[in-house]
Amino acid sequence: MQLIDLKKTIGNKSIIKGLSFDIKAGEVFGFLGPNGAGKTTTIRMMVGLMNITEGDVIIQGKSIKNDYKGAIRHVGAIVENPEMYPFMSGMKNLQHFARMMEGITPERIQEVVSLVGLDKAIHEKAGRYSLGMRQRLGIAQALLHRPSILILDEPTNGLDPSGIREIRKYIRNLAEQENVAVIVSSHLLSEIELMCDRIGIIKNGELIAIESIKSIEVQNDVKDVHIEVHPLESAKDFLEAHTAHKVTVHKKELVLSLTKEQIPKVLKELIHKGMDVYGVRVLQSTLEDKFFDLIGENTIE
Ligand SMILES: Nc1ncnc2c1ncn2[C@@H]1O[C@H](COP(=O)(O)OP(=O)(O)OP(=O)(O)O)[C@@H](O)[C@H]1O
Repeated sequence: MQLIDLKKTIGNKSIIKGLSFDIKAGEVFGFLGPNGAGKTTTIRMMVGLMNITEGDVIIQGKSIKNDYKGAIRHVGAIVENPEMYPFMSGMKNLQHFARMMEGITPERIQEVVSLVGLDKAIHEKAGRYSLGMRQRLGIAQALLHRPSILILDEPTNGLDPSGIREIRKYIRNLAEQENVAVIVSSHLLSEIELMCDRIGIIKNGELIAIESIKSIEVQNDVKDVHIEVHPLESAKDFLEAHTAHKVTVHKKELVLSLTKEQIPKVLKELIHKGMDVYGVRVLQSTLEDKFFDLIGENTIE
């Protein structure tokens, strides 16, 4: 799937300002941004629920604008809450949806049930399912026609931590087993970081970064190091004059961003210069910090 300079204007308000990125088979792509950033609008355009103002979405070589049918048959999506009949069992719900499509065999239904881990509960009424189970039934339904792309808008919304863990497990499974490209949107990094291979961060209708989780982890190797040293100001002046590190003072401690390898070097320099080092604290820099840095806010809710 490819987004090419996708834009949406409503009235005279530019909501999506030209998004371009690719999503590959077998990867889980996180579409992350604060509320109102434009995730749902983008997803609605991606699945043809909303007209595209400018640009295009290409799915398996087909344009959603010019060949809607050809493009959309490769897509499975849950954009709004999946529609379920609470008085029917999970299985009956799936059979019902399967009848509306062509060529879905009972074997395929069984296969999607196993893919989302609902084998045991599939003959119970859907109305008795937990929210997480309902989400998984929705995913099973979206997978029936073997889409190559699965789009899930806020799949972790409202789930408790164990529900999030389960969804994560099944989403990763199906990316790997079915080689599906999965797009999950979220406004909370912590809820999707463990299930995604890459994360695209959107703010005010613009893509401000695409990070592979590995590269975020590598950058995370730089940590804030707090050093309690005497005399403080001379230590700061000395480090600024003799090293390339930016040094600040916080609560009577020096604060530097250092990699693990740099920590003993800096300490040796200070001790060699005759400074007294009383303590060193290393603060973990989290993915969350990175996200805040990128979107330029301290709070995203
Ligand atoms: N029909 C509309 N008319 C005018 N503005 C709209 C319309 N639909 C959405 N918007 C605006 O577009 C922006 C993006 O909304 P969108 O729902 O896509 O954001 P989102 O990232 O999905 O946020 P959320 O997580 O809250 O759903 C918001 O500022 C919203 O107010």
